[in-house]
Amino acid sequence: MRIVHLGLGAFARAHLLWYTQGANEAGGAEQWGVAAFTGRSAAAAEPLARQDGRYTLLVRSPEGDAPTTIDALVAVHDGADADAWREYFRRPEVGVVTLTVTEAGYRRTSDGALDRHDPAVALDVERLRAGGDALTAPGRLVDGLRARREAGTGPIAIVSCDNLPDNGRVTRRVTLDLASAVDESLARWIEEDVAFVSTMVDRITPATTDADRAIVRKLTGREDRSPVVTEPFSEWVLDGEFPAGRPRWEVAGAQLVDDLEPYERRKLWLLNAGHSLLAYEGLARGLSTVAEAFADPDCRADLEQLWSEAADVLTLPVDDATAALRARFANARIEHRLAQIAKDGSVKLPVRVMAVAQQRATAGLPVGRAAAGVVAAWIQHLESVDASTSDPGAVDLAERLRGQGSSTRADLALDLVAPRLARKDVFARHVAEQLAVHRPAHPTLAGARP
Ligand SMILES: NC(=O)c1ccc[n+]([C@@H]2O[C@H](COP(=O)([O-])OP(=O)(O)OC[C@H]3O[C@@H](n4cnc5c(N)ncnc54)[C@H](O)[C@@H]3O)[C@@H](O)[C@H]2O)c1
Ligand SMILES: O=P(O)(O)OC[C@@H](O)[C@@H](O)[C@H](O)[C@H](O)CO
Repeated sequence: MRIVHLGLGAFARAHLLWYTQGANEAGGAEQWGVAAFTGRSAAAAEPLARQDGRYTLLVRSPEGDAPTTIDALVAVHDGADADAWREYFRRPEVGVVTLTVTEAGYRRTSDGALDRHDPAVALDVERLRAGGDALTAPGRLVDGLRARREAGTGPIAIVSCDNLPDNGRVTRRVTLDLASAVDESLARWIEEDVAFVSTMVDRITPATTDADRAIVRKLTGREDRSPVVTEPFSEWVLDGEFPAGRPRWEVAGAQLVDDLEPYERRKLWLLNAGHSLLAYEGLARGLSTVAEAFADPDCRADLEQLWSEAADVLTLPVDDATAALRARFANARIEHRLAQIAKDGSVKLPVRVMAVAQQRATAGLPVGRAAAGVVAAWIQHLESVDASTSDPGAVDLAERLRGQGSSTRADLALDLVAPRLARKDVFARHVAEQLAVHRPAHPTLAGARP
């Protein structure tokens, strides 16, 4: 066991574990096992632990399903098991810590610092100062790294696999901010001895359904309570140092690069921005999945326009990527729920959509109308759901939107997702125009304002 993972969701099992298994299969004596901890609840750990971590990965193409057994997951823990967490960090053979804790899991403010006003963060500072257990992902990293430093077992690499630009730098910043609040000397050790690796991750992996479990039973003849369904496409691009070694993920197709930014921009600005557009515009039309929204002519036209706005400011070629995305989004056998993608828009839109608008403004291009359409659709979505569960970062915004007209709603929303956007006034006008024009067709949005 040489990798510790935090956030045992579907994606880590379709991506990190799949690449690690591929490296192990080609690696001879060099084997890397993963010990994974759930992010928030024990629920995901229990069924997997009962299967000794072994599960079926079902690769779903338009033509059919191909099952593979993944056995690189060698230990599964409830995330609350802080003793086990610290114990792994103390081991010299553990060289890599990976994370999939969602964008919101990094607990940062819009300028990238750790959000010290977040009650869970404040509690972590108190608990860690008193030697207690941490609640948040940054808190757990600080706790684990403190155990490693005290054990004297040397440098280690932290690898974020969440959809955030320069996610290694993001992870480093929140970890150091929290460590400094707990113990300055620990923060200095982290600065010196801990490597933070940035990665671009890509593989569309929806939440597993009961129907998927039944298909796995039929295909394999085995009862698997934790299978994962994913698409055939997969990409992983990494940039950073691994002072205590790493699996040879490149033999399974990963790329090690010196400049990650062009890759992550292309992926976030085409795929993830496209997903967010389809989620908000598709849900407003009463649609449920990415494939359904992609088949809707209006959503499709807006998506193509969004891609064209992004392409103007991307440096890598986009034609192959958009061609692949058209096929990936059209794969109706992958039932990727729009409601899942729509969550936490306040944290996702800045990096997926607003970053493109900013880049266009910087390049002297008109800020995007399709991007403004996504923001308008997000505002209307927020007005139709319970923000406390679907987008905790936007609860305050959702309250302030009530009773306001289009221009004020546009301004309020942009204050949250793009406070420093160049030519924000022009963008806000586009958002307000679309809020005024588009009335959501779906009945659950009947209460939304014109
Ligand atoms: N599913 C995909 O297609 C996909 C593709 C690329 C990247 N990702 C990245 O992986 C993340 C997880 O996706 P998933 O499909 O595994 O989702 P999931 O719902 O299956 O799992 C989410 C995981 O994150 C943990 N988590 C959630 N909120 C947290 C928080 N505030 N603090 C700590 N842990 C938290 C959960 O406990 C769980 O382990 C995404 O948010 C994204 O950043 C997902
Ligand atoms: O997983 P999230 O919540 O960050 O975003 C939802 C999707 O856009 C995302 O999961 C994509 O499917 C994924 O990034 C594809 O690689």
